[in-house]
Amino acid sequence: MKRVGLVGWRGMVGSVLMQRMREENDFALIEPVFFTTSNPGGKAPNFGKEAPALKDAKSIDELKAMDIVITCQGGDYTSEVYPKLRAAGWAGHWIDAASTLRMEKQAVIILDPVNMNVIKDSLAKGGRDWVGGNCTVSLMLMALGGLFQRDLVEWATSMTYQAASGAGAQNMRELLSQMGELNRSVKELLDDPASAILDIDREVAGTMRDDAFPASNFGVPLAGSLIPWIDKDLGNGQSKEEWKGGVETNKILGRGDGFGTPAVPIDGLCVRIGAMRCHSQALTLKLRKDIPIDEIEGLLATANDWVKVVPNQRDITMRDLTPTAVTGTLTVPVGRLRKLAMGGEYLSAFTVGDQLLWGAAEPLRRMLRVLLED
Ligand SMILES: NC(=O)C1=CN([C@@H]2O[C@H](COP(=O)(O)OP(=O)(O)OC[C@H]3O[C@@H](n4cnc5c(N)ncnc54)[C@H](OP(=O)(O)O)[C@@H]3O)[C@@H](O)[C@H]2O)C=CC1
Ligand SMILES: N[C@@H](CC(=O)OP(=O)(O)O)C(=O)O
Repeated sequence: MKRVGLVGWRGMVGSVLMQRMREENDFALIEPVFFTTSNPGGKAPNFGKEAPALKDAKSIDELKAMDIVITCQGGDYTSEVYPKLRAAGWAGHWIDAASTLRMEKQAVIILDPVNMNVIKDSLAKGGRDWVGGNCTVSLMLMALGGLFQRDLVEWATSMTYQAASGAGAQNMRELLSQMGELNRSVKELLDDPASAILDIDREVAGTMRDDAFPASNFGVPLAGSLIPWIDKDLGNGQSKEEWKGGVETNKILGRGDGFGTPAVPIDGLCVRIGAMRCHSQALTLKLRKDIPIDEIEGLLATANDWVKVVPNQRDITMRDLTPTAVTGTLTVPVGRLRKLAMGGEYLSAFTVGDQLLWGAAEPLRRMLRVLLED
């Protein structure tokens, strides 16, 4: 039985990973060893299987004893530990949620329902570094893989509506604090049916602009507002999140630099909105040919077991194509599919996905399964 080191298991992404591993009975197939950066020697969690006391996640000797390491600890941890572990001669498999290694030549961005061929190809060549993709990218490909995998997309833009969870657990809490604060500031006016809506609105705007409004994590209000910038400023007008959309999508698909197939241009704007843990995105796709819409729906619906095509009708769209409907599930709905006024090759699409499941944890546990079955 393979010894699997689990790092970052109590964080937000790690907790979702543990939950999914438990649901899928993954622990029955491995010998789990839990690591920590804060509590070495502490009692290990029990996810249906006994494990030894917590090991020091910075100990190269302890990590070296693992066949596989899965980490959701974060990019700083990866930057510090991964090079030392490899330098110490460790030849095990490293499965990582952080972005640090994604664009390294030897690393594969894992999303097996979309790129099992790329994964298997790398495995056959001795690949050992497996990195989960950016959440927005993975969710877009889970939804639209049916078109990308058949090379039917000439270019695409993605305009995103990203949830608070992508910024971290503290940000989710802050979003709710902001919502509560806004409600509190107008509670009396709201309770009075005779109050004027513009008085309520003025009060809310004043609360949001007040220095005392809780915004230390986001830096600005998100509740009642939005933030049209995610991640670093690359200095060329593009945010790092937007850059990832292009480079990571192509790497997952096995296109662009080093693959011998031209990259598909993908770009857009990434925006943070007040959803909890589902990222949504509106896409415009230029197809390589004018394909009938029912054919497109068929290609999308049959691409994997989790994508669900939502008919482009009002009631079902409002019910099924929202963060409320999707949160906590592995279903990735895609809808608003229609040909745009620009011509028969221009397709619109809207998709929603849970950024902690397919966007973070699920590709990691599925990669573990791929390795265990190899
Ligand atoms: N957040 C997201 O949406 C996504 C994140 N990722 C990547 O996953 C990595 C981890 O992200 P995330 O899960 O959000 O990080 P968290 O901050 O939730 O957890 C990271 C680590 O913080 C330590 N920690 C300290 N205090 C607490 C606490 N009160 N509760 C839980 N853990 C605590 C734990 O380490 P210890 O047990 O050693 O003390 C934990 O493993 C990042 O690299 C990120 O890029 C990837 C995709 C999406
Ligand atoms: N940047 C993403 C979350 C994330 O962690 O992305 P990455 O894994 O690429 O660092 C967001 O804010 O929604």
